[in-house]
Amino acid sequence: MSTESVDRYYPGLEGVIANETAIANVEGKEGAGGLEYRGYSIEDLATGASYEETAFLLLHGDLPTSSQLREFDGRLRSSRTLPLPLVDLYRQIPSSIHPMDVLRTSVSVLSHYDPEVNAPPTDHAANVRKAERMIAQMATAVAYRERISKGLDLVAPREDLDHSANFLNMVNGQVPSETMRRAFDLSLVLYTEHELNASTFSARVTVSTLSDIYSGIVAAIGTLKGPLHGGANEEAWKVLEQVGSPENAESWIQDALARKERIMGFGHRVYKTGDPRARILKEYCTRLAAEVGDDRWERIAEPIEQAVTSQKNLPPNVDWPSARLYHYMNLDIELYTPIFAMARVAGWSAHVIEQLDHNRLMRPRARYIGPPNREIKPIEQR
Ligand SMILES: CC(=O)SCCNC(=O)CCNC(=O)[C@H](O)C(C)(C)COP(=O)(O)OP(=O)(O)OC[C@H]1O[C@@H](n2cnc3c(N)ncnc32)[C@H](O)[C@@H]1OP(=O)(O)O
Ligand SMILES: O=C([O-])CC(=O)C(=O)O
Repeated sequence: MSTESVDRYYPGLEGVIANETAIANVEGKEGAGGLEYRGYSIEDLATGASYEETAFLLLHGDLPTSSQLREFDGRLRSSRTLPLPLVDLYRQIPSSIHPMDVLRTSVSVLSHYDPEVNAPPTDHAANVRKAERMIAQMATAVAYRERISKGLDLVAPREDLDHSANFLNMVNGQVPSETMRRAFDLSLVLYTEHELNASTFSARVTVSTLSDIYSGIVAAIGTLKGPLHGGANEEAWKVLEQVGSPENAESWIQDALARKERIMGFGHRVYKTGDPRARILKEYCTRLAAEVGDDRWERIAEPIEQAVTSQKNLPPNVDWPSARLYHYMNLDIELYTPIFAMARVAGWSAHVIEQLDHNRLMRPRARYIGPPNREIKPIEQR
């Protein structure tokens, strides 16, 4: 055993290169902090690719041709229904349980009904098919549970709608405007992949034991839920709500900074000069605020953004604007993180498949800092 491995310790694994990947690059040009999926810049994908095309890119390695896209999209559209026992389960689970917890359970239940449940965990082609089914079914799972917990009738998936329009229709019972559909789709494109973030890492660790893809995704959902990671989009909305009015924003943020509070939706482990996804989404927030005819939340967000960026040198991350974007779509605040998960499942799956294609067990070391060489005293002397 090498002693060097325990001498070098990186709290939070900051800066540690834990694996190689061909899926995403967060280094950007000359290490300046940018984002690419399989070599395509996020700015180009944001304007030139749908969520379906981006998910295909992540899972299959390149952007689809038109016939590949037609087939892929057809597979997604025809896989949207849920097994009935899962829908029945939603009627049993108390409506107070957070949708992110229910989504974690849902993916576990979906695994039992997958037609290839017994395929070997390293079967690449079966894993891609399972990933496609999860992309399609997780959207329905989030929407169905939302409607059931609110006592509303279910809105069945519609095969004539794309992934984003169908999801918004299943949740809101209304086909979205083209501006809303486009903005939602863009948010899924931006959320779908981000190199070795905590949830992706946890999925890769899970399958590195040769466990199955569903177990990897369940682990990832549990990891995404925390407010330092995906759960931050829900927390970012709570900040805006607490501030309440544009007039209150400046004094609220100065007080919070003086109390050394962590402002959710700001800061990032990798991006120190700004998250490129936040810049893109902010523009769409402005457009949607205009469409709904209410710019109050933009006017609350702006002074907070200015203060945290200039005084703490912490620019907003993707979760800061996405909270407003989803609010403009009339989506319940507790759906923000499940939506992140239903987008990220394509990226998680690509990583799980990459891990299983070139697997080595992930097993780092810990530096022991407890007491040494203790002797067991008889129980009456302890
Ligand atoms: C999709 C995503 O997952 S993006 C991230 C979403 N998470 C959030 O928005 C939660 C808020 N942000 C944070 O907590 C952090 O910026 C993280 C966890 C995202 C990254 O943190 P790291 O780079 O590891 O920094 P770490 O948590 O060690 O903090 C370093 C210092 O910056 C401060 N800091 C970091 N983020 C923030 C913040 N959002 N607000 C105020 N202070 C902050 C910390 O308090 C700490 O200060 P200290 O040294 O005086 O104790
Ligand atoms: O990369 C990270 O640490 C978190 C993040 O932005 C993401 O997962 O999208």
